[in-house]
Amino acid sequence: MTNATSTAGPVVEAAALSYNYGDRGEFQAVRSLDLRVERGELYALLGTNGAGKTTTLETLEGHRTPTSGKVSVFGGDPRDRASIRPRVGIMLQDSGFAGDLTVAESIGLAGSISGREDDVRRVLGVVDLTAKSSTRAGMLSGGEKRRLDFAMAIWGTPELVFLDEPTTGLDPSARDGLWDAVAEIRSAGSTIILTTHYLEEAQKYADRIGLMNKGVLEREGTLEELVTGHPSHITLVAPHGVDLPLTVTATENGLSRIDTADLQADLSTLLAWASAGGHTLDRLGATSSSLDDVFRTLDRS
Ligand SMILES: Nc1ncnc2c1ncn2[C@@H]1O[C@H](COP(=O)(O)OP(=O)(O)OP(=O)(O)O)[C@@H](O)[C@H]1O
Repeated sequence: MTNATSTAGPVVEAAALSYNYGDRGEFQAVRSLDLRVERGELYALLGTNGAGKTTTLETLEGHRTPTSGKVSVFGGDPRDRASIRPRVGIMLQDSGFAGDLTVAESIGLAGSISGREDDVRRVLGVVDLTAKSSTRAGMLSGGEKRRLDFAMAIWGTPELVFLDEPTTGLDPSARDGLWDAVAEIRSAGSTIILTTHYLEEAQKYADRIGLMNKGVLEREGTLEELVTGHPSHITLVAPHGVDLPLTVTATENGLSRIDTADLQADLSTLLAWASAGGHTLDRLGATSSSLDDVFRTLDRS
């Protein structure tokens, strides 16, 4: 292990990373994964259940030793906790705090262990837990515990923050609050690597997205790169007794879906047809291709 960590080059790099579980390493949870995350990026790792996202994150965090392949954080070994800890904030999938400490004590303790400077009141305010500062952490609701976990991860605005399903269990306004806090640390230069099952969040906030399936990083790129080649959709309740000018791909619960490679042209055709014939297009909707479409092409068999 080396103490040397650098400020140049990618913040996180994995090369041919594999991780096996089991007494004899019989289950390969992560398979030859290559990953590179640059300074200031927000990288979202998405995927099917059991795809290996948490295992990957825990290996990048230095909590697991790769079965094979290489992982580096700031150019050094992430298991070298002493040099990495002051620069990295981690929000695990399961809460790791002592339930008998108060919220304020928990944040203060995690902060002092991190070696970074910050202020308990400030961080409590960021995660909207000021009113709970004297409550024992074990008494918090599920969503409040996630916010406490998040508070510990962002304490002192680390250069690199790992967030494992940060918004799971949060109500919509708490989710917005968390993303505001992420935007704030990003504007201070932090690099973020997260996992989520909320595709719309990755779509909205991530610079790059990786899609994992069965241990393999199957696709990777910007949203634009990932959705290229996937159809957009027009949905409507087709008027009775007339043929639409476009081919319906599928109908579900009375709502017809038309897949199209040229949304603007096909929508114009449909609207011109409806206008000329005096047809009403109930529940008309148009959506560009989304991550959802890409996700559904993953082989889950
Ligand atoms: N401690 C363990 N021992 C054995 N197998 C494990 C262990 N932890 C995870 N696994 C298995 O490794 C695979 C990957 O798990 P992991 O938690 O990394 O997936 P994930 O993509 O984060 O899943 P999810 O989206 O469901 O949280 C799963 O099949 C899981 O059952």
